[in-house]
Amino acid sequence: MLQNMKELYLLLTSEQRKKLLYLQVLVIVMSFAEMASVLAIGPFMALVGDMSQLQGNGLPAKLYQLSGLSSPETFLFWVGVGVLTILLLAALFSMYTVWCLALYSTHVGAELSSRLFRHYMYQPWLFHAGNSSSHLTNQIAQESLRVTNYIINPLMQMNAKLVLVLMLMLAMFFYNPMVAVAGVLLFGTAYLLLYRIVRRRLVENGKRVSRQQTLRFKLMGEGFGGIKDTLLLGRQALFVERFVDASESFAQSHGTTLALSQVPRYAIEAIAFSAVVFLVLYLLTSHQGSLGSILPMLSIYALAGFKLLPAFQKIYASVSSIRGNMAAFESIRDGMYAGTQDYSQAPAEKSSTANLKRLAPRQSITLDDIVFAYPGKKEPALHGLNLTIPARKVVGLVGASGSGKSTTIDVLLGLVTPQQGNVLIDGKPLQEKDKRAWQNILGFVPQSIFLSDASIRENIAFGLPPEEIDEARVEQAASMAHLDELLVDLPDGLDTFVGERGVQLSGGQRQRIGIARALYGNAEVLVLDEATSALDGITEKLIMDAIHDFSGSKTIVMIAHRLATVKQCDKVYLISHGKVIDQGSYEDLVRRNDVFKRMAEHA
Ligand SMILES: Nc1ncnc2c1ncn2[C@@H]1O[C@H](COP(=O)(O)OP(=O)(O)OP(=O)(O)O)[C@@H](O)[C@H]1O
Repeated sequence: MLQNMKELYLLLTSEQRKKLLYLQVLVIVMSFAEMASVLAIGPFMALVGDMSQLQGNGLPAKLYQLSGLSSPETFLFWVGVGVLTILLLAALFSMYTVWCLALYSTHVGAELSSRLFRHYMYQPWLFHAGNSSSHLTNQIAQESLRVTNYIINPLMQMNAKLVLVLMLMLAMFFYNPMVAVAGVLLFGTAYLLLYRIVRRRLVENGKRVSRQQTLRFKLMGEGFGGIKDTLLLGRQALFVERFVDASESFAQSHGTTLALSQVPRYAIEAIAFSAVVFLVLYLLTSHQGSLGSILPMLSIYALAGFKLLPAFQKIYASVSSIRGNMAAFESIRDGMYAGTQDYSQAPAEKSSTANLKRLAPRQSITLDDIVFAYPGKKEPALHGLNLTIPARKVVGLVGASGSGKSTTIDVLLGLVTPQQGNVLIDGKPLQEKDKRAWQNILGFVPQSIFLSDASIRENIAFGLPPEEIDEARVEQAASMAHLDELLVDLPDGLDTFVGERGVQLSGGQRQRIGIARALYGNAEVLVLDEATSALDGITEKLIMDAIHDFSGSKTIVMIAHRLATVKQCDKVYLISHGKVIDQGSYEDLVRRNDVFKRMAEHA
């Protein structure tokens, strides 16, 4: 656990560490203040118990004379006011410190989850292809919240209480070593024993909570994500049943961890009461039964106990909570570490601004001897793929399902880095540092277009905050993607909301928004992956005509299953088993390539 604590500390930014130091000072001052409030009650009670101390040569008598007050009662009154002021100031200072501690931990928690989100957002495509979004969402939303609420926050509180306990015990030790040692032994051992008993259970619970939370998010993601299939297949009950089971198991583990950290308090309170009884008996015997002389001591012990017991309890509860939720920290630790590095590397540029660097091809884009295998797969998806896309021409990629067309496009888009071979822009290999500039000139229309639950306008200018959207460009892109007729029919036009994932639109409409999105960024290379598959014949022809209108001004690469789509292409590449097996115009290929001819016949 200590190792994990160290790692957590190392995750803090230097700013956060400085703040932690400041808080540490606050905590120490707060402990002094609380201790002063405990100790101040003693002399006051001693005076109340024995007013004769104000006569003679003792310190109280001297102070009384110095004060010049008329009667011992008035002096007692002002001593009382003084003690109350100390108590009040200590309370105010504690409030301020606790306030700062609470805010510190939530801010650190928020920053850690932002770091995690940033880290995931900057991961390459392959990372996302191998990690479900529900898992990542769970890590950011739930696991980092657990780290905040059940590790960082308890840690801060425990830290404060540890200092307080240490100070108070030290003060008690000077006051009466035997009582102090007996107190530490009694309560320290009781809590330590308790902790040893529940420790393993806490760890197991923590792991189970992580597992069940992941499962709950997965079920929600699948259930809502595939709601059409769920409804048609009547699988709601199965989803709900599994969700209920996971929730029950989660509740059981999480609840047990909470209970294990809180319940022992009552047992300890019983021990504390017995200890008080023994203490009174002990003090009475050692002071020959004189209540007056033990009253100040008893008040100090009572107030010290009043502060110490909850502090002990808080320390125990914090350790249990940290132990019980360490699994959450372990599951996001690596991402947060990596996120710290992304921090320094995160590009300052915002992709929304107009003056982005652009790397546009003047003559050609070439995929040169590309070899690429997906992680964990023996057989490469592309082996030795060569193709050249002349600038400002329309090029089609065709081939059987699984032949490697989408992978080729991913290499072209710079989403995956081939193990061998290069992407050449005008004959020059595309460097890692130029990737952003290259991607800035690309417009991509994927097979299934992701639409967010926002207006058509925001979906066309995807990811841009509303105030940065260029209206003229949206309208131009919408018009080029033949969205005009749809917009005319909608009372709210571009302001129409499309529903989550665009459920309120037809497949063809979604795809036209996808095309408009690709055109909004003033793409010079348009890449379309089966982009017209969901369009009716007439709309498809309109869009294909629009796309071919760009011929001569934009470079267009399109994947097509239906060969009709590539009829007008300047060049068609036939891909099979990760290689280009033939190339030429549509007519050339129909004439000389049997595979292509068969595909054309079945189109
Ligand atoms: N993320 C991935 N992880 C592992 N293997 C993958 C991944 N994506 C694709 N593949 C594999 O790579 C090979 C090529 O797939 P690719 O998607 O490029 O083919 P495609 O020609 O675009 O197929 P389709 O026309 O059906 O979309 C296939 O064998 C596929 O199983």
